[in-house]
Amino acid sequence: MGFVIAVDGPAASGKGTIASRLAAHYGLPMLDTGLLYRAVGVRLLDAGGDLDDAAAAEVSARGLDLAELERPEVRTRAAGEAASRVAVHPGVRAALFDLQRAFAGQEGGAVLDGRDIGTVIAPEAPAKLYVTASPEVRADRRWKQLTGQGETVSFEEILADIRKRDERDGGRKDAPMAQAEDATLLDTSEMTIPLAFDAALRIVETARARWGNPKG
Ligand SMILES: Nc1ncnc2c1ncn2[C@@H]1O[C@H](COP(=O)(O)OP(=O)(O)O)[C@@H](O)[C@H]1O
Ligand SMILES: Nc1ccn([C@@H]2O[C@H](COP(=O)(O)OP(=O)(O)O)[C@@H](O)[C@H]2O)c(=O)n1
Repeated sequence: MGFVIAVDGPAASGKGTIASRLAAHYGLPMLDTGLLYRAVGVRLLDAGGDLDDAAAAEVSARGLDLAELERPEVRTRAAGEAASRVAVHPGVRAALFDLQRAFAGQEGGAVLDGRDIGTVIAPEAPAKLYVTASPEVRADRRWKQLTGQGETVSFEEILADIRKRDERDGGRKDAPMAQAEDATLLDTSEMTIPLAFDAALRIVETARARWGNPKG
């Protein structure tokens, strides 16, 4: 495996921001795996399907066209909720596995962000970060992001969403959200974006030195 950076963590912790800055810094391709689950959820809702119907959700995942990741609908509050509901179905996760594995297996390396990158998709990744922040800080960031996109929603509603999503993502049987044993925890609650990126870069540089010199 090339130099793969796995960035996992709960909703609105800032993992996508860190992952895309790391990708730019190292010149690596990046995959936001949350968008895959979001697009599967949106597709299923568009087709009038039920998010709890495992078979229908798997059909939606198998028919996914990557162009659908570009749709603005996948970035909404409703899409985040739909994503976490379809993500509990093992058939959905299986349908999205090969694509994520292939992305991680690119010769030159890659950056992937999600919930199970360090544990399931790329357990052998040489650099792993688990990015977190308090539920209140995450809710504040998500609230600003969604209202900035024109959604009308209260801070309290977003905080409730975040808590429910943490519970569902961490509690599911298949590939629950979890910090890999060899991942470094990065709590960004009190960090600005540049500070969080600097801290992430230091962690990744340490991992890269070890990767480049395994016996050293
Ligand atoms: N350290 C930070 N301080 C303040 N805002 C942040 C920080 N990190 C990310 N954000 C903002 O919070 C929102 C969610 O960040 P994002 O990286 O998309 O989170 P995730 O990928 O974990 O859901 C975005 O609007 C982003 O600009
Ligand atoms: N690797 C991944 C990525 C996302 N997901 C699911 O997809 C949902 C949306 O992921 P996301 O990363 O876009 O969510 P945010 O952190 O941006 O809110 C999560 O709540 C998870 O349920 C997953 O199960 N596995």
